[in-house]
Amino acid sequence: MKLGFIGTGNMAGAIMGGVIKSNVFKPEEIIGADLFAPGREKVKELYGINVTDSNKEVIEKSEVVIFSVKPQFYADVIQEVKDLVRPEQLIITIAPGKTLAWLAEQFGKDVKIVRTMPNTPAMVGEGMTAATPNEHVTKEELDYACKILSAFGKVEVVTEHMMDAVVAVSGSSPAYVFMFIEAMADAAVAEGMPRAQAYKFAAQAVLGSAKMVLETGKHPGELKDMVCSPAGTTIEAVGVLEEHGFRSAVIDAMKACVDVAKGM
Ligand SMILES: NC(=O)C1=CN([C@@H]2O[C@H](COP(=O)(O)OP(=O)(O)OC[C@H]3O[C@@H](n4cnc5c(N)ncnc54)[C@H](O)[C@@H]3O)[C@@H](O)[C@H]2O)C=CC1
Ligand SMILES: O=C(O)[C@@H]1CCC=N1
Repeated sequence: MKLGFIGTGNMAGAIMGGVIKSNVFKPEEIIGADLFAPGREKVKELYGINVTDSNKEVIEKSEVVIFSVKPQFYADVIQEVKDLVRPEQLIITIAPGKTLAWLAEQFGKDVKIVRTMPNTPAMVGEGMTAATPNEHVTKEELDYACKILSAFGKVEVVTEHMMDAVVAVSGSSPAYVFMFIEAMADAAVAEGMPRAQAYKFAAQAVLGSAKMVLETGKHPGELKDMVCSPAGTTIEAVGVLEEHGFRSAVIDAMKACVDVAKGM
């Protein structure tokens, strides 16, 4: 087995979907363990991967293992499997706040670890993942980890101190973007647009705007100015957003996110 998951919940499912869709791994090369039987059965049915109730079996059978349980379960899971982790095996972590130093202490031996922070757009091949290796990971192994991670979106290797910012700006941010899309759709529905059509218009506007930032290289403020006609509709909307503290709401929300990540 090439790729193993401990925990087969939302983020693991998104990664499975991404790596299978991009043909980096075949379903039969993937194994996932979960305590919760319906969770295992769901990914087996959706992706055709192998499943088990044994975390130890995943460690024994996989080359690369993604630890995809909630941060509060990391210590127990590491305690359970650490003796079986092999020197050549690559461990990928995806939990906020779980530093390489903390992980090293938990394993209590030399283990190759790449700490990452992915996000759920991995499910559609548009993930954004940050990765930071520990001192036991070679350049070739980091390249291999990045190849896996880039199967479901973009990857950047960052220094570890950036990881808390990454949680706020890409790990958690899909949730804020979904709220923004939902709110815009609500307003369009209030004007009489059918709900499904409203989601399509709002989501495509977000997708197109994101692409403009990535592809034009222009400052987001300049792109905003291009939309705002003098005495037009948009500048009125921008004024109301500022009045309601749109920017500071986003900044404060992300500070709260970082604070929680640091405490994990
Ligand atoms: N959901 C997201 O958007 C993102 C999540 N993450 C991180 O990914 C990790 C997983 O998060 P989610 O997938 O959202 O959570 P989830 O709750 O959907 O999945 C976790 C799974 O682990 C299973 N589990 C719990 N204890 C276990 C154990 N001892 N052994 C085996 N399986 C066990 C649960 O039954 C559950 O299916 C977390 O550390 C989270 O912070 C990172 C980036 C984004
Ligand atoms: O909400 C959480 O804690 C996880 C980490 C990033 C996204 N979801």
